[in-house]
Amino acid sequence: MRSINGYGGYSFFFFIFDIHMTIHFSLMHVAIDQVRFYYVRLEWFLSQTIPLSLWLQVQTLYPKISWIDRDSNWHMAACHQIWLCHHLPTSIQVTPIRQTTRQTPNGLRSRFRLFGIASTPTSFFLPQYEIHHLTNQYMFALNCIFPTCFPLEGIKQLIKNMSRSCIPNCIPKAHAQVNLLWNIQYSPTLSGWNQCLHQLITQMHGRQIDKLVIARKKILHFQHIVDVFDWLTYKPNCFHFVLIFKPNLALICLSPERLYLRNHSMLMTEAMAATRPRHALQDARWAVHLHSHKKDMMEQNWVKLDLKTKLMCLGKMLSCRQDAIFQTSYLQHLYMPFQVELDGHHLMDHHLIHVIHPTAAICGSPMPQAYLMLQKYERVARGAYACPMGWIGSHDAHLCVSIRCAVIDSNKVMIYAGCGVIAASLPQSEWNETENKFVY
Ligand SMILES: C=C(O[C@@H]1C=C(C(=O)O)C=C[C@H]1O)C(=O)O
Repeated sequence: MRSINGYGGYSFFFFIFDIHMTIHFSLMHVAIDQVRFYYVRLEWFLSQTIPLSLWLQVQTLYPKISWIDRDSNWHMAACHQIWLCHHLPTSIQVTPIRQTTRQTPNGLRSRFRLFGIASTPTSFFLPQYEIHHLTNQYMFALNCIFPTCFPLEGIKQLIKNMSRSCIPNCIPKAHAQVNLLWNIQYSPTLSGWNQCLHQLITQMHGRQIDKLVIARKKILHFQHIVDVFDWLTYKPNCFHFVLIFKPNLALICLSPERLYLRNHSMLMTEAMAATRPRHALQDARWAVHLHSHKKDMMEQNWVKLDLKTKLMCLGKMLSCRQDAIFQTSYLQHLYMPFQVELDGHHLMDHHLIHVIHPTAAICGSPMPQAYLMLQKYERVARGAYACPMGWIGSHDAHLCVSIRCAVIDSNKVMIYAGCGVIAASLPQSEWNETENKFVY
């Protein structure tokens, strides 16, 4: 939770008119499936520190999005969509036409990226205004698209109008109001969960299925409308993804799990499973448990097996190391990274997502049976939980899996988490494990 009271917003106004700025310009031709357009991107580095969440908070154009990369901590906040796709694009081609040369300090690179979530419904969009932060660099970017030609006058006008359209009101709303938590509901309830898991575990002893990842939901009812920005916290070693669809409706996610990172034909992904808490004095002991307990190793083995089988069909496995321990600030898991060189005909992200997702880490094993069992045993509609989310470009993409997510809808917050169940599982321990995963 952060306090923004007393923050003056005028600095935002001035940074836009920074007279020392050099604007980097690129013009590209873009073809997404059958749709073609010209794409102009203007970028400039900012000479002062910009709190990105605060910038996002004061914007009035929707949707708003924020993404913090788990490994590099690159942070991008953006608002307003100028192009929207309700399916995963089957082809994205970007051809540069003209661009000014520039140095790119600290890897803040100019790229065409669609941000979004592959859920029901899928939505990937091109934002109009973006702010990027990496180490000590801040960059602002303006995206524009034109259907047929490149109107120079139109671009000039856009730059002129930018302060008005992008920074309409920079003073964040003060909200001193206390928001009382009225009620907490669980879906399913503890007794419903125990009953369901007992039945499932009995089936597992009959060897109908090896592992099933079951989710549950906690619903918090507040007295007043919940402010999304009060719920944004930073946790190391997590992907932070926020998608604000409209005022009072948002999806927030703090996920440790990468679906994949692709750069041309190089793909990196990972198997993650089994969970132990973090504890100042017992961290090492819990980590040893993860490596030595049969139940944990089995949970992770099903995930590795599923992933390896899928990856072998996509290309050549370059590396897969030993299981390591992956730690967030509150939990630790078994983790194994994989690197694959994709065959030339497997380079499209819609295809890769369909092959890799859902993994056994969020569904179960073997896959078709697990998928069917979920319909029978899972008592909660997953919605946007456990979906691929992140960004897709023309030759690169980075997607995480939206576990540990929450949907904020007016005065309700619905938090989702799941756990892998195998024949040796105990319903109460699985309940406790998911309780620890409700990180908000
Ligand atoms: C499904 C979730 O997490 C996954 C399941 C885990 C488990 O079964 O222990 C651990 C990490 C994730 O791969 C979740 O957090 O909702």
